[in-house]
Amino acid sequence: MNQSKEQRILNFVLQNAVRGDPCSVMDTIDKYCSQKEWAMNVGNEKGLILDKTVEEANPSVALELGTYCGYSAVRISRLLKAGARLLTVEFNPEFAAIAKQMIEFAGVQDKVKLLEGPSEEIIPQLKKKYEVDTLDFVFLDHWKDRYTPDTILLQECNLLRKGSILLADNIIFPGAPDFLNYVRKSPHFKCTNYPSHLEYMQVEDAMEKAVFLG
Ligand SMILES: O=C(NCCCCCn1ccc2cnccc21)c1cc(-c2ccc(F)cc2)cc(O)c1O
Ligand SMILES: [Mg+2]
Repeated sequence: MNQSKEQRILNFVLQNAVRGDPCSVMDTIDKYCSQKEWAMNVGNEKGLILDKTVEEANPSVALELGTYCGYSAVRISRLLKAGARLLTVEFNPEFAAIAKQMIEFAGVQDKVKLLEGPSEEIIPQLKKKYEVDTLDFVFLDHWKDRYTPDTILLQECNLLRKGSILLADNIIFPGAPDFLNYVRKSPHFKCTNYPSHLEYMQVEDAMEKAVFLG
């Protein structure tokens, strides 16, 4: 059975990155995906916007929707303070298995909990099953047509508090037009746009930050 691209990315990391060094894992993934095979990791350019937003939020509890190979889970969790945690949701079991190994190799497994399943099932379980009170930071990087319904679901489940920071990837490419409309029109969010480029490409993309106002 020939390997998947995601397995090739993981193998390249296992053979070339430094175990226990998150930056080395991120750099190695970026190297592979810019030189050998494109993949939908947030990448280093948008990754710097992600870093700044995580540092601004300084979250005790963070949620990521769309784990993929674990690149942004490693990126986010390396910045978390002692005792803080990242819950990351992945729908695809193959991707989840890759991400689990990536997260462990990077040495951030104690800060990260990988949840397998669709966001619309997992979000309503966060309070009771995963002992979440409210979320300080949410990174949206899953199905682009789920950004809006899941933002609404987070509010309905009382998972946001005044100052919770949402950051959404791919606002331009592949695009999340209904999400942009929703948060920019809503009186409950203060939005900021961060122009950037699609990972590993010279194609325009952007991230949108939406701070919940309560
Ligand atoms: O589609 C993207 N990501 C989502 C992947 C699927 C998520 C599935 N999933 C995961 C958790 C989860 C929970 N609940 C429900 C579903 C869930 C994506 C695509 C591109 C892209 C693709 C082609 C191209 F030509 C240019 C750009 C670039 C990106 O940065 C992306 O993020
Ligand atoms: Mg993305």
